[in-house]
Amino acid sequence: MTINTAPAAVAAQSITKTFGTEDTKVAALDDVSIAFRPGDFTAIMGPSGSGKSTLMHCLAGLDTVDAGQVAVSSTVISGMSDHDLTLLRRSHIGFIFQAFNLVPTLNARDNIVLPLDLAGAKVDEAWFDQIVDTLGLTDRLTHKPHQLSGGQQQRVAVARALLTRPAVVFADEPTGALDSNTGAEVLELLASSARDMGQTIIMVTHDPHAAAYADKVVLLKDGAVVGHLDDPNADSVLAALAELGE
Ligand SMILES: Nc1ncnc2c1ncn2[C@@H]1O[C@H](COP(=O)(O)OP(=O)(O)OP(=O)(O)O)[C@@H](O)[C@H]1O
Repeated sequence: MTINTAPAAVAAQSITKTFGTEDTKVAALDDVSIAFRPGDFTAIMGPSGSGKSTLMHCLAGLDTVDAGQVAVSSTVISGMSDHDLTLLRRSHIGFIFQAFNLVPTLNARDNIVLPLDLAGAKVDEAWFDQIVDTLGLTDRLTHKPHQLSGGQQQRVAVARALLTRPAVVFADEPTGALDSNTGAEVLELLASSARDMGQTIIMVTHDPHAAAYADKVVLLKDGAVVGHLDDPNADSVLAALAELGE
């Protein structure tokens, strides 16, 4: 089977993921089809256990699907070897996690360029300078993570995710460990990287205020896509979640 992913940065077709066996069986994803267009900033929301993390992991090739297909930049990743998946993730996908995931012994610059170093690729210094300047990190590049605030550490993680110009950035509760002002700054940066740099962003969040920064919200329940919101605001997101029984 092939899927037409031409306009999509990331697409899933009829993906299914089940955990457990027999009586402990849970359908974490139940026939999910979804496409994310280049430059869209999408928030994935839904009740606890609705499948948000599983969907993100399957879309990013961090977990395999039982059935269906996932494509990143028109490349079908379902069925790829671990080696090929690693290479594709390095070149096409950026990650931002709640816990920042910086290497403690490396300074900010070395953390930011790490994916390119691992890939043996050259740093585009002009792009590096632009990102670092936009993120306000220029005078922090020689600092190690423990010498940076939480917000600065997350900005380093955002810079690292953007530097490879990935087809898509996955953000998993990126503001979960930040105070609300710093969180708002990071969300504004994500929104502007979609708006001004055409970066595709897929963010999992529980926070309606965080989701309001996105262009759209995808609602999951019981492993299925049950709704969408365009131009969300915190009130419309809260109302939609309430309807899902959150
Ligand atoms: N490794 C696993 N083994 C067994 N069951 C799992 C595993 N990972 C997820 N599940 C189950 O799959 C379902 C979806 O889980 P998932 O973590 O994707 O939901 P979620 O929407 O991200 O939840 P939360 O908001 O609580 O983080 C849940 O019922 C969960 O218990």
